[in-house]
Amino acid sequence: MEQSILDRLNSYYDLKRLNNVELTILADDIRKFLIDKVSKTGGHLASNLGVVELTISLLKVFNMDEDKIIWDVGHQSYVYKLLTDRKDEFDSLRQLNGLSGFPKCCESRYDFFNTGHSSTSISAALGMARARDILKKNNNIIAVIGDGALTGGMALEALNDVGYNKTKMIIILNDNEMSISENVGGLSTYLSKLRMGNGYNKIKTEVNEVLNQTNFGKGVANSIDRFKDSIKQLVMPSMLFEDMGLKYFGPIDGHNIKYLCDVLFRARNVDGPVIIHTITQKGRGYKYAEQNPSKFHSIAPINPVNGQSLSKSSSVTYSNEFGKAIIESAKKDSRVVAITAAMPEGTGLNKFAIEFPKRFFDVGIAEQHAVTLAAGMAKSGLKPVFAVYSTFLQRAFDQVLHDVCLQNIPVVFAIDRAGIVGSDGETHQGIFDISYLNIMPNIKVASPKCTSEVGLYLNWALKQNCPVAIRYSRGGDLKDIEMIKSESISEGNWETVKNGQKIAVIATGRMVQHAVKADKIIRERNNDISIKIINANIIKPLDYNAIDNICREGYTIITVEDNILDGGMGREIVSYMSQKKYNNTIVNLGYEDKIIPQGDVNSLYDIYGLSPEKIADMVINVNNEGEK
Ligand SMILES: Cc1ncc(C[n+]2csc(CCOP(=O)(O)OP(=O)(O)O)c2C)c(N)n1
Ligand SMILES: CC(=O)[C@@H](O)[C@H](O)COP(=O)(O)O
Ligand SMILES: [Mg+2]
Repeated sequence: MEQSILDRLNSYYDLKRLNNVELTILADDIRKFLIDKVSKTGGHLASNLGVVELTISLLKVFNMDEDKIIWDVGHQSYVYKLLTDRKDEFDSLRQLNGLSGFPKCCESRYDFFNTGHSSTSISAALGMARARDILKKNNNIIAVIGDGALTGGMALEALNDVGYNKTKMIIILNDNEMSISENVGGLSTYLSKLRMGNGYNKIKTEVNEVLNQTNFGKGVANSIDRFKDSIKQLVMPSMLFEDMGLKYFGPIDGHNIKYLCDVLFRARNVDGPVIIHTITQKGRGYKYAEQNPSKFHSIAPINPVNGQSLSKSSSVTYSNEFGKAIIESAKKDSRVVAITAAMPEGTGLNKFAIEFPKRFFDVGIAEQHAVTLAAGMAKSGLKPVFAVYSTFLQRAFDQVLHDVCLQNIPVVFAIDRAGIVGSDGETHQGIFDISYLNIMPNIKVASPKCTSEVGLYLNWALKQNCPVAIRYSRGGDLKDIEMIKSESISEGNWETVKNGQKIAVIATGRMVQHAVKADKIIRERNNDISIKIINANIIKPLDYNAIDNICREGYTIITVEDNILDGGMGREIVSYMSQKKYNNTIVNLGYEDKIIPQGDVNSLYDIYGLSPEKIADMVINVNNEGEK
């Protein structure tokens, strides 16, 4: 069988030798490759299908041995990885020890900055451009940022800087009119207006092409270019980017390799900051992703023939339960409002958005703003719930501290994806929130042990007169154990899930399920150890009476949390025990001060000692030690 052009590319340099026709065929090959591979591994399919021609053009025009491309978020870097010598690693995409789904400097010399969280590319690229100038180098620095990522405050802060200081760099604004869901905000409306000016630019490119065929024509084309700014001012709604000090090229058809290469060549010669506004289609070339780009933003393995998910995981997830619970709360109390920072689907708020459109606020990728917005709302009588992934709330550390906790304002944080999340890897693991919230005044932190308790916790949180964080895991419950839903929660009332002797396991959130399963495993191993299992339903403040009782009764304690150990629940308990001079043996299970990589969640739990099997091993070891 004849090899495709993609098969024939042995290194990144081979692409340079292809002509425009071959590059267009290559784009088709790449789409087939992506659909084939990502349907097996899962991953960010739609965004990558949209940047195929853009990535090819960038690699054709720029020299990756000197120039640098910074991909914002980095979820759209698969094509780049494929064309920069990582084709053979795609079977391991997002798996343990496999190819990362995001740029990783340790993975390739062609990756220049690690990303995962949004809106960092312009700042990082600007830093590199300034270093280049000070160190008297001469390379090109390019940031590629999506229309969604441009809604993030950092991106706007960086634009403000780059335009004013006129640093030479190129920003590609990849506008597909989508964040994960539909893009929102005034800036996105502005981009739509620019898109509507597309006719003007298309005509202009075509006129230029004709004029450039003769010497006389070239002169005329140059004059037209000189008047470009004034013509644009007349035709365009307003030139926000140019007024900020950046040269604006666009809107450009982001699927036309020839146009893209032309404009990239021109941008390379501009001595100052340039923004190239490309229009692309998210999901391009795969019918199901084109029809539903949100659904194909980040997928579990699918059948590529019909686009259906192959995942067998249950639809009863913490996120969905939260989504149902907040609708119920909102029905009962008209002051309840919901906020998301561009994650309505992932956080389970999409149905709320339909049912209560006036009480739903998608602020774009703007976690900091979301927190302070919530503070303002709560100050004026509303009951705001900000649903946010644990890892993204890190962005708003100071807003949580300064604008909410110090002022003791009753904002509810529904912290989704708390604990390890799996294949997104180190940038997305939600393993810091207990620690960073533990140090903040006034806030209460709680964690439902199973999906059916989410509503109970939300109701409780909405009744508190202080900030409250409810943290819960990605996905749902363990399959082969039964959890009995608590009827109530209150401060200082840890739940005894199971009575036992000698060893008390204090677990929080989904780790309670791991403890229950560990107990089952211990019994299956014919062991006569019977552990006591405590559900630390509220982690901040701790239930000090419960700890006193456990210590006085002489238990050895094992704490289990899906969080780093430093600053976590276990270390807080150790600190309390030391104050009270209890000398019971205590073992803390959680994550050491190490980076937790990508991989499937169960393998990661096992590696880091939090799987039910590893908890069972620990219990048996601790018991054996105690009997020596
Ligand atoms: C700080 C932060 N908040 C939220 C996210 C989740 N997130 C990842 S990609 C994305 C949408 C990005 O949209 P855009 O930049 O337009 O890229 P596209 O997917 O359209 O290619 C969001 C909200 C994130 N990665 N980082
Ligand atoms: C790149 C990014 O930040 C998101 O797309 C994230 O990968 C979504 O994660 P979930 O699949 O857990 O919603
Ligand atoms: Mg987009």
